[in-house]
Amino acid sequence: MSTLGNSTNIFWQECQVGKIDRQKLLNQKGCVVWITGLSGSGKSTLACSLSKELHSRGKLSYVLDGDNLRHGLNKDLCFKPEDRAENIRRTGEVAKLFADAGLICLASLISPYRKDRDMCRAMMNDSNFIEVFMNMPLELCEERDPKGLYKLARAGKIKGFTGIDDPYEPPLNCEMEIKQIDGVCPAPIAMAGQVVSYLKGRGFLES
Ligand SMILES: Nc1ncnc2c1ncn2[C@@H]1O[C@H](COP(=O)(O)OS(=O)(=O)O)[C@@H](OP(=O)(O)O)[C@H]1O
Ligand SMILES: Nc1ncnc2c1ncn2[C@@H]1O[C@H](COP(=O)(O)OP(=O)(O)O)[C@@H](O)[C@H]1O
Repeated sequence: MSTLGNSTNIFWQECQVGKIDRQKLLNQKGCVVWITGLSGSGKSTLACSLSKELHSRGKLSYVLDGDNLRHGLNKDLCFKPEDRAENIRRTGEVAKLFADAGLICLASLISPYRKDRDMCRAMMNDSNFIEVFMNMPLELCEERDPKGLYKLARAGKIKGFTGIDDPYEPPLNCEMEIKQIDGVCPAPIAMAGQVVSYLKGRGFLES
């Protein structure tokens, strides 16, 4: 994919200190952990728990949460498909910068459309993009409904709500899937533990 946009006569500026140098400093490898799933599936819970686990191991991470980004960077966007696509594109670009800075970037967004997630993956080195699917049943998410949004969507007071009257397209080839075991959702610390083990196994927790 071309990285050229609408600007002309622009040149890439290299610096003497690069990603490898920053990674050495931090003793870790920059990457993006992209957490996708329905509203209420536990994306933010996993991101926060994972950030805490990494912090306790001396690893630098940063959470980009969909809800939070919509208070600033993405405050001009709503939930129509083209706005969701732009939301994911911008967040992907920011996540890519954080990974280039050497951080373990934890992006937690519904990111319901496969093509938008795949576009993010294509933006960066494929091996630095770890897609984690919160594979929780809609019934569980709806039962949790911490913000009361499913109730409003069922009552027709919110239109285009993911899982109700807007689609969620599950990943076909993600790196990790977090799901219930015997009908029980793993505790936040256990979910985070699964991702930490994965990152460790892939060598991201050393430079
Ligand atoms: N129509 C509709 N559909 C889905 N979600 C909605 C909608 N309207 C508001 N919300 C709230 O917005 C949060 C999702 O924002 P995201 O930026 O992650 O969404 S997306 O990736 O652009 O689809 C989402 O937060 P989470 O519950 O944390 O997922 C909701 O609280
Ligand atoms: N592993 C879990 N075990 C029990 N409750 C959870 C777990 N993960 C999330 N929850 C609860 O489910 C609700 C939705 O979680 P949240 O992280 O806000 O989801 P999302 O970010 O996907 O909308 C919250 O009330 C949270 O405390």
